[in-house]
Amino acid sequence: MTRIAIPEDSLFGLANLPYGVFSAPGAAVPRVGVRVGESVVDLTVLDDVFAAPSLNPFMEQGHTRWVEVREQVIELVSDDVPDAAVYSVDAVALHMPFEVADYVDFYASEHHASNLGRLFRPDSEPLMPNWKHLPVGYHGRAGTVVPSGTDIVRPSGQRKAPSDTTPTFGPSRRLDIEAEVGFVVGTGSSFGTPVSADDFDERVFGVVLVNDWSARDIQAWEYVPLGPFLGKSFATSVSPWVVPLLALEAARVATPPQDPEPLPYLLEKNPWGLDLELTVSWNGQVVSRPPYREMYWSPAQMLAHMTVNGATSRTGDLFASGTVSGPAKDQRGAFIELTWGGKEPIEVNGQPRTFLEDGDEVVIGATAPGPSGSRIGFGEVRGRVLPAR
Ligand SMILES: O=C(O)/C=C/C(=O)CC(=O)CC(=O)O
Ligand SMILES: [Ca+2]
Ligand SMILES: [Mg+2]
Repeated sequence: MTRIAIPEDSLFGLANLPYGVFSAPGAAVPRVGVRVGESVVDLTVLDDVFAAPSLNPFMEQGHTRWVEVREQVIELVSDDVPDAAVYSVDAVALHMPFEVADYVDFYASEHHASNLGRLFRPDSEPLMPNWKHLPVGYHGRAGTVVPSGTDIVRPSGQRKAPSDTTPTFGPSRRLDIEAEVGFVVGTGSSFGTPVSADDFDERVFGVVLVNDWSARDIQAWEYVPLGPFLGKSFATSVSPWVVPLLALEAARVATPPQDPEPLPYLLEKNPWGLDLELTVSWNGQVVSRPPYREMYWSPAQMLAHMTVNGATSRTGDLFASGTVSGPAKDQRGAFIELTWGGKEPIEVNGQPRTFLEDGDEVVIGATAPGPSGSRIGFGEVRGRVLPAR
């Protein structure tokens, strides 16, 4: 038996307990585990539902079961655990933690939306007239959501700069990141039935970090009038640990005031956002610290909006917040904003940089307040750019 040592200042203490899918050295079949300190505990010792390469079967069991299992996990890891169920986090491989059903990406940061409006549509108002009335979003590509650590091959496509007379085909020259927060639907809703904003806690299992890789040149040419397509669908990376919503009680904060007041289906009894502090590292240097608490549209408003027309939500649906950008320059969650369309390079390890070069690595991390002054870690979402094929 093993007693798991949890360092006092651990971001993965008993208040966190994020779930992931791992495989042990030599083991062929991935399964669900929980992270505690620097260890991963194999949860098949609790329930066979964890003998699966995804969290979906467990998430399907519903909110009451999530609460029960969280209590059982706390008991399990506070006592001696069978040796065979404990691994060092450095010794296991981490996989995609859930099977993505549908993937939706919102645009919930007023700072980001205003900056991108100025950059993409310099002759119009920065915010479109709909922006403060509904959480703008688009359907992404579930099949190309990949786990942290997956290499990102530079996409090729049609590019046309405003100065070009015709488009050309080739590798993106303006490859970018978007630092986002993703919400994982645990229990779905039936066809035709909207989910109320107040039912968020019942439905949403947990939170991951997202990097919505974006080829700005492909995007700028293709997106009118139907929105992002190939400029974003080549890859979206997510962090390996799903932090349960149940661990984020102390991280809840009021959302920024909304004016005009949104329509009734977007109102919550107790509106809440999350006080996550993100960090964006570019080749090992922190270049930005986006604050999630600044986001205009709340997680519950996004869920209510994406189902208000009766569209089904399903176990494993991932909806991302959109780029998290704060008001300050060093709080911007995309390089197109940080470098103002590539016109104001920033210094990374002594070099002036704008968009991503082959070999670059980006790591997005986050922490949030936990109970009694502790902090909750989200781990990280990491990706390296490989040359175009
Ligand atoms: O304003 C636009 O045309 C485009 C915006 C984006 O690329 C942002 C997007 O994917 C949503 C987000 O991450 O906020
Ligand atoms: Ca995005
Ligand atoms: Mg993407």
